[in-house]
Order: sequence, then structure tokens, then C-alpha cells
Amino acid sequence: MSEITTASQPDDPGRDGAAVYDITTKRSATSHTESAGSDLPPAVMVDGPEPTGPGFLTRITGAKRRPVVPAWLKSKAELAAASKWIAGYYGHLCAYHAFRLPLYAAKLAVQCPRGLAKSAGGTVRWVADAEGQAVRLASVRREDAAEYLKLSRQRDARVRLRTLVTVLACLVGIGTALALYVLAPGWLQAVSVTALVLALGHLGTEPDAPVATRAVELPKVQRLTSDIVLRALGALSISQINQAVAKGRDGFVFTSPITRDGPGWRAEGDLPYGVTVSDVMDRRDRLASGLRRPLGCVWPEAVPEEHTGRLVLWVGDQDMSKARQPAWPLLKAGKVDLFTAAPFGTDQRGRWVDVTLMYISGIIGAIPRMGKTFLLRLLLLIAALDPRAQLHVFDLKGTGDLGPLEQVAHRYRAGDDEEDIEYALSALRALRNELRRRAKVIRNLPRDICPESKVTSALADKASLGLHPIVAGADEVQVWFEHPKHGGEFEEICTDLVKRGPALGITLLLATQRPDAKSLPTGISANASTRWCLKVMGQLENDMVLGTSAYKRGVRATMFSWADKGIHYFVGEGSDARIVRSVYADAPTAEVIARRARAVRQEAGTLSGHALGEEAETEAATASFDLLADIAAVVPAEESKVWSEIVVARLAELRPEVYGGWEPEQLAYVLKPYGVPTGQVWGRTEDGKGANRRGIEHSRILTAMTERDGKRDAG
Ligand SMILES: Nc1ncnc2c1ncn2[C@@H]1O[C@H](COP(=O)(O)OP(=O)(O)OP(=O)(O)O)[C@@H](O)[C@H]1O
Repeated sequence: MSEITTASQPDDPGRDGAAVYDITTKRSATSHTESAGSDLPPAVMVDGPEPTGPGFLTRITGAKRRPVVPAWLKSKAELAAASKWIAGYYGHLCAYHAFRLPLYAAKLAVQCPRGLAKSAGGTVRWVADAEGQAVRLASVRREDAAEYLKLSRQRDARVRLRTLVTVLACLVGIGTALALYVLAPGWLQAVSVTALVLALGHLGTEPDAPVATRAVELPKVQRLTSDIVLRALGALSISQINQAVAKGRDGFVFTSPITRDGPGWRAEGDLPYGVTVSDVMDRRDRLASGLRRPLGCVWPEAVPEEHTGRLVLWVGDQDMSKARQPAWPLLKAGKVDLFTAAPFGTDQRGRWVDVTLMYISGIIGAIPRMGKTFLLRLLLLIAALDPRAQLHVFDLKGTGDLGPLEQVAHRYRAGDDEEDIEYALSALRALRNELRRRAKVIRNLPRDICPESKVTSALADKASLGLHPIVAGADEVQVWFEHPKHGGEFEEICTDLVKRGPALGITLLLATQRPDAKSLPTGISANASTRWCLKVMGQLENDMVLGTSAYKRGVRATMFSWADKGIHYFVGEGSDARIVRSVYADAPTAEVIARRARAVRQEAGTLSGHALGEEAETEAATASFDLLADIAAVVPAEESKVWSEIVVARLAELRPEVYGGWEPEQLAYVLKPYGVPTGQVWGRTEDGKGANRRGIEHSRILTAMTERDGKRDAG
């Protein structure tokens, strides 16, 4: 219990000379003086006299209840999967041994003489009471005549009885054998002889040479104990843990018993004050060394609803990247309803993790070669399995990784040449127009049909409304945003799609290997509701993909190792960040799934656009579109400064299909990447009144054009 005093300064002996003294000794001295009757005011106790805390009722209302039925038993899919595994396991055992039965029989037959000799020898030793011989010999050595006589008498009686039993057994055995030989049918004789031979063969088995070999090699895993956890945490070179251990306390206080959790062990507890789970995550490799387990087995995690020092340590039996993943339920059969959840990966415990591709916009980020394209392709395959969904696929890497989706995509293009960029731009403009159309449709629908003002599965089914799901996916999307000419427009359209698309049935999935502000504009990264982050190298990229301060909260995709391909943090589906290993679907597998999706679409009559060999109509019309050139065209040289509202009105007149509906703010937004600012400029209204309003300078447009063209020529 600590206390504070309100001692006045003049009484302080150290004040004049500004002496420094130990606060602890000073404090006790002051309280002592006070108790001795000085005129210091009484000490004020800051801790209550008794430990008080929440009452029983408060504690039980706040208590965390553990589920009565374990999660794996509640999930039909998991139960079915577990039953299938068990049935498969025992089925394999039976098949394995059945196949080797003749071999086992032969081995036993060969061992039969040894078994016969062993049983004969054993019987003789039993009859002769060989087990008592050592004791009898000991009494002889001690020359203890009395005891020897006692033991001999006992042995004689025993040998008599055992001889009788043996003779009787032999008579019964021989009699039975003769009876069988004379009376029994051939099959019974064969069975009896076989049984006798097998039994004798079994008896003749050497302990180090079993007849039956192992059908399965069960992985031997070390049990996780508190000692091992403490040893590993103590090896992390975290000073607070080491200090706690040095003072005889535990460097980790377990808050629940170490239990089996899926194919691994789970330990939960509190780190010392001031140590956070992030500190442990940063040293995951050392932790794995301390636990003597492969890195891919060791998964320290934070508990989001607890304090930052609450650590859950899950140690898998097998490396997550190598453990066998259950077969993907959509691999061979099945359709998808994009408005409901579909599995796309498994967590460390091998449980399926689902994603609902509607009402989201997502970003996938990672350094190269970690599985970003595979993941995007998987998500697009899931979308392809909903025959209503229209797919827009842009492979800006240009290697054809998304090629399997070509046969189902409404828009498809691989490559980053100028014509590919124009194609993508025209497709995105069309998408934005579609977004606007959908907004109007939704707005005009009666409340009872569309109560939530968003596209639902039932609305998507009504072909007349044209509200089918649209899923657009782009790999290496930084190519769009860094484009010298169209970067601004790509950013503007994608931001709009990311923000408004989810409610209107349009999902945008963007994958990038360089998640920084330039290659993934903040307007997009901040508004994406779903994030997949495979290995990244630093905090900045981590937070760009997983959200601001994710790194601080301990959600760190930097901890993944180079071998953790396809393993990522998944943030979405209304839950906290989870570690997921995405389903591995290589190109041939993707091709098979896409073919199935095409067949389903053919049946439903929903194949469209590129999949039917149609070219986009808007492509040629907009190929020559250039924002800066258009502004230069509508703002003559004599108008040195012009208001934004006038520019957008003129642009809309020039190309209504592109600029129709633009607001002055939008102009400012798309000009930003070109370095053209908008500011207060002097102008006149139609009736000749002068005013200051937001606008642009003609010379800045010309400068931006010159710079851009110069860069392009240099490039
Ligand atoms: N879920 C997965 N499970 C196991 N291995 C995977 C998985 N996903 C991808 N891989 C492996 O990782 C390799 C790289 O995948 P991918 O091409 O998707 O990487 P990327 O991040 O797109 O690379 P780049 O940036 O170079 O395009 C693949 O060849 C594949 O073997």
C-alpha cells in the first residue's frame, strides 16, 4: 500500500541547498515524522485499506464463457472433414495390411519352428519350476538347510502338479488332433493347422522384428510444456523478461492451461509489464529457436480485445506452409453465390477461412514471388463460379498468369503497353458509368424491394435491373497509378469504385508489389474494406496494406518468412486480422476450374464480352483521349486564368461520354498528379461581375504537357 504526503516546502531540509535524496527513504522518513506528532498534515492514503474490486455479479457478467460445444464440433464441414480423415486413416490401415497378409502368413510359417521350440522350452521350464531355481541356489550358497528343504518340498509338489497338468494337456491335445484328423472335414483341419502354425509363428517372433510393418508414419511432435515456453521466451533477449526471471519470477504468466488446439498447441498468458506481443513477434525466429521448432510452426499472436501484453502462442505440429491442406471444396464441383461466404484458405489450425466477395473492395500487397497473383487468381476464380458475376481482368504484369480467366471474363487484357492501358481505361470508364447508372436504379427502386439501398442477391437475380455482381481484378496495379498520362484518371475512377462500388455490387480487387503512396494511392488503400497482406519488408508497406497502425497493433506481415508462400494476414469479414494460407491452385488447376465456370455460364447464358470474342465498343472512341490536351483545347491561350467550373463545363461539351457530370473538385483531383494546382483566380461571371473563384492557369497546363512529353520521350 503506498501513500502520499502533503508536506510543505519550508520543512524540507533539502530545499535550501537543493540536495538530492532518495525518494523512498525520504517518504518513509516523512511519514515517520508525521506519526511522531509533527505539525505536518496527515498522510492521505491512495490505496484502500482492503483490496476492493468488481463485485461477484460484475465479475460474472463480464466473464468470458468458453463454448460448451467445441468449435470443430459445431461446424458441419469440420466434423465431416474430421470423420472423413478418420475413415480414410482406418481404411488405409486395413488396405495396407490386407495387401500384405500373404507376406505376414509366410513370415509366421517361417517362424513356426522357432515358436515350437520356444513353447516346448517354456513348458519344460515351467514344469521343472525353473523360476524358483535361483532362490534354491541362493539357499544352498548360504548353507541354509532348513530353507532349502522347505523350498525343495514346495518345488516337488509343484513339479508333480505341473507334470500332471502337462500330461493331461498333451493327452487332450493329441486326442483332439486325432479326432480332427479322423473325423473333421478338410476345411476344419486346414483352419486348425493354419491357426496352430500362425500361433506358433507369432510365438517365434523376435521383439525387434515384428511381422506387420507400419502402415503410416505418425509425425512425432514434442509436447509443448510451460518449461519449454518459458525457456523460449527467456531466449528472446527481452530485458524485462530476463529481469523477471533473474528476480525469481516467471517471465510469462500463463492465464490458461496449455491445450491442444487443432493440429498444434496453444499457450496463452501475460508478458511482463511493458513487453508487448509485437516485441515477441519481431523475434519470431529466435522464439522458434528457443522452442526448437521450425519457423513455420511458431505463431505468436495478439489478443485484440485484451491488453497489448497478452500473448497467444500457437505452435503447430507441422510447418504451416508444408502441412497438407484439405481439398478445396470448390476444386471439383460447386457454384458460388457471391453474396455469401466462400472458402479461400485455411488458418493455422487447418480450418477454412471464408470471404464474401460482395460489399467489399480489396487490396492484395506483397513483395514479389510470395503468391500475390495466385491469390488474386483464386479470388477471381471464386467470382467466376457465380454465373451472374461479370469479370473484368487486367494482368498488368503481362505474363498471362490470369490467362485461365480469359474464357469467362467480360473484359480481359494482359500487358502494360499503351493500348493495354487505353483498353483498361476505357473499361474502367465504362465501369464508372455503370456505377452511376446503378446508383440511379437503386435510388428509384421501391423501398420494399430495396430496403437497404444496396444490391442484394435477389436484386442481382433480376436480369432486367442489370444489377448482377461485377468483379474487377488488376494485378501489378501500380502500373496504372504511375502512368504519366492517365495515372490521375485511373486513381480517380478506382477511388470512386472502391468507395461506392461495394454497395452497388461492384468489387474491385487490386494487387500490387509496391504498396507505397504513389503506387497505391491513399484514397484507395484507406477505403478498401478487405486486405490480404503476404510478406512485406517494412512497417510502411505493412500499414499501407493492412491499415494504419496495424504494425503497432502487432499485425505484422513482416514476420512471414520467405518460405511462407501464399501465407498472409487477412483483414475482412468483420473480424480481426487472421493468418491464412490461401488455397494453392496452379495454372492447370485454374484452367480446369475456369472451364467449369465457363460451362456453368454457358448454361446460364451469362457469357459476355471478351469471353464471346467481342471487343469493347468504347475502346476506339476513347483511345486518343488526353486530359491535358483537352483542357488546352478548351482554354484558349488568351485566357490566362479560368475558373474550374467553366473548364469542366467546356470539357463536358467536348466529350460528354468522358467528362459528363464532372465537378470542379474532380478537376482539381485529377490535375494533382500532373503537378497542376488549382487556386483562387480572378474572373467574370456571365453578367460581367468580377469574382475570385477556384480555377487554373493556362500556362501551368502547357508546362505540365511539356514536362510529360519530355519525360515520355526520354523514357
Ligand atoms: N497458396 C500457395 N501455396 C503454396 N505456394 C504458393 C501459393 N501461392 C503461390 N505459391 C507459390 O509462390 C510462387 C509465386 O507466386 P505468384 O506468382 O503468385 O507471386 P507474386 O507475388 O505474384 O510474384 P510477382 O510479384 O513476381 O508477380 C508460385 O510460383 C507458387 O509456386
